[in-house]
Amino acid sequence: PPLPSLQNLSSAVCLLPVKPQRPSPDPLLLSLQSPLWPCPRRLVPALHLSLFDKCKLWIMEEDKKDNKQDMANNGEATGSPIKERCWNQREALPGEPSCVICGRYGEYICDETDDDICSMECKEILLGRLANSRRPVGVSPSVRFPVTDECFYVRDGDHKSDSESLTSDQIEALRRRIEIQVKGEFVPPPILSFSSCTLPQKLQQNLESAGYELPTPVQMQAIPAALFGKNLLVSADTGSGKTASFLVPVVSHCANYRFKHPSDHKNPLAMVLTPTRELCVQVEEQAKMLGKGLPFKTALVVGGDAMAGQIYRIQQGVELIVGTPGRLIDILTKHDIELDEVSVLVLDEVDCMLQRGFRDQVMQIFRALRQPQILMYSATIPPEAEKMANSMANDLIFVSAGKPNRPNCSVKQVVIWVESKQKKQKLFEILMSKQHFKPPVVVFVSSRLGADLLSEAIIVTTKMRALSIHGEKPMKERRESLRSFLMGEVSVIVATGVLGRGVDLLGVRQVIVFDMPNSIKEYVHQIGRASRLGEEGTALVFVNEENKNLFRELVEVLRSSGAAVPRELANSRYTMASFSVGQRQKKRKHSC
Ligand SMILES: Nc1ncnc2c1ncn2[C@@H]1O[C@H](COP(=O)(O)OP(=O)(O)OP(=O)(O)O)[C@@H](O)[C@H]1O
Repeated sequence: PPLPSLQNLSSAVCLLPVKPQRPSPDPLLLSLQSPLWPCPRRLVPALHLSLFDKCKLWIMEEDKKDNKQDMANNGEATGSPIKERCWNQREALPGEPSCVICGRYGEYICDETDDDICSMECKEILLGRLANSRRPVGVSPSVRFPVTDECFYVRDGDHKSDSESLTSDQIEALRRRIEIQVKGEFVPPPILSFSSCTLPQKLQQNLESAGYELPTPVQMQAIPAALFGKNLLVSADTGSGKTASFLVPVVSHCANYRFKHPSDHKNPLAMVLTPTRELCVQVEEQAKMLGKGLPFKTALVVGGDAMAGQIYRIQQGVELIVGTPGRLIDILTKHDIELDEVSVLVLDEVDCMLQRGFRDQVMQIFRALRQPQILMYSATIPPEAEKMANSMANDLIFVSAGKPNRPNCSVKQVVIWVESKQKKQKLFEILMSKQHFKPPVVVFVSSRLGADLLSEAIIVTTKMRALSIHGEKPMKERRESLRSFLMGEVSVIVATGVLGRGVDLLGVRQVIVFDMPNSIKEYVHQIGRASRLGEEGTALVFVNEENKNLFRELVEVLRSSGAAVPRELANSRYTMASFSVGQRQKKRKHSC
């Protein structure tokens, strides 16, 4: 692109369409692991690194310092210490030597190669490359900058939305780049930084302390839309940051409301409903973390914990209630809880919440509220859920990040054809294999009894510590099991669907689907536990003819993810039959 403004850039982050092909010795690249968004923002002064060639989107931060002042500060004074880090070096002025690695001012000469170099950091990179013979020394790596409309500038301290100045074509281009699709009217543009949406200062600081330096794609679009007061239906990959994309607007709304209406009587202002206790616990924890230091208190309302304590907490005054529908209805029917001020309702895992089983309870709660803003989220949103969601909210905006209803592409799916009788043996082989076992591991089964029996069998056979977790266990035990699993005291946890959805099992990179769940939707959620924020994970999936109902969809999902389809599955008459029916239907459609 025309480069004048590059002179003023102190940093850049890039969204890569793919992971770098090889592990990079360059620490700057280590943060760019995710295929969709960068991990915490890193200063990337080395704009010339050829590995960035494949960048899809660049977000660049304007240098806060004035260049001239920068020069003066750095001083050309002899005897000043050698610059350790590349970003401490200034830009090269016309005619000055430039660093062969990053293009900044080549203040030093590398004693081993005679090349101009800006800092110790670039020297190490240069020598590393030399050692690996990856690149001929002394030749500047090729530079391919993205075209102008792929660069977006983020100005710190500028509280106007960073994308406010973009034309509608640029907004569309930005959405395409971050793989966001929107449906609906008056959708605000995506944000490029949290600082651009005028959040309470404390919330901004809490995000920073949590390491949330840049919004993920779903957050880029959902946060401004929710702050704008829109009703939303959001679909985005498992592990893509959906929780914060509803909690940030919720915390911001509650805190702003309390700042404007300080009163002694603190009725709840927002509600988050989720299908499981584990997920409620996690959402409440994250809400507390984001609302720290703000007028923002939460109440956790789930079965298994004493109801009296939960009611007391609400009566003391809270801004947010996080709960499962069953317990919440229990409380609302037995006690007088003022809900008139609840103006935001979040349905997390909305497809599950609007399914039979939860739907009536959710609707009962919804009807008890006064037309709240409604925010609905899931990694899987089938058409029925979309239809219901539409009927619940006016002017609904649909936001979809990535490919809807598909497994997270960071999870490698390995489907193994195993007859039911051999499944246990196969599992033990995996758990005892140094090559294949990557603890901590979640093993998903379909029944509570199955979970207990299998965890005992694992202990006996492998001598490993294993636990089971399911809906029949007391809440205290479920909490304790999850804690010891997440703390690494136990390497295997055998779970039913209670851990299948939403739960952020940080550190888990391997999931074993021992019993296929009864829908591909649940499968997408279960294997999603193996990857958070684009980290790579593996799902080992046991399949046999008992799962024939899912063959067609499973094969579709595997093919679209580029995963291998076992011969037995590909050749099964259930797969073949369903595909040929599908094809016949298509043909008929065409001939009409
Ligand atoms: N902007 C961000 N920067 C860094 N980390 C983030 C950011 N947003 C979320 N995270 C972290 O990413 C992880 C996954 O987020 P989250 O649990 O919200 O995913 P999700 O989309 O709700 O997944 P699922 O569909 O499985 O529920 C969490 O550990 C969360 O703390």
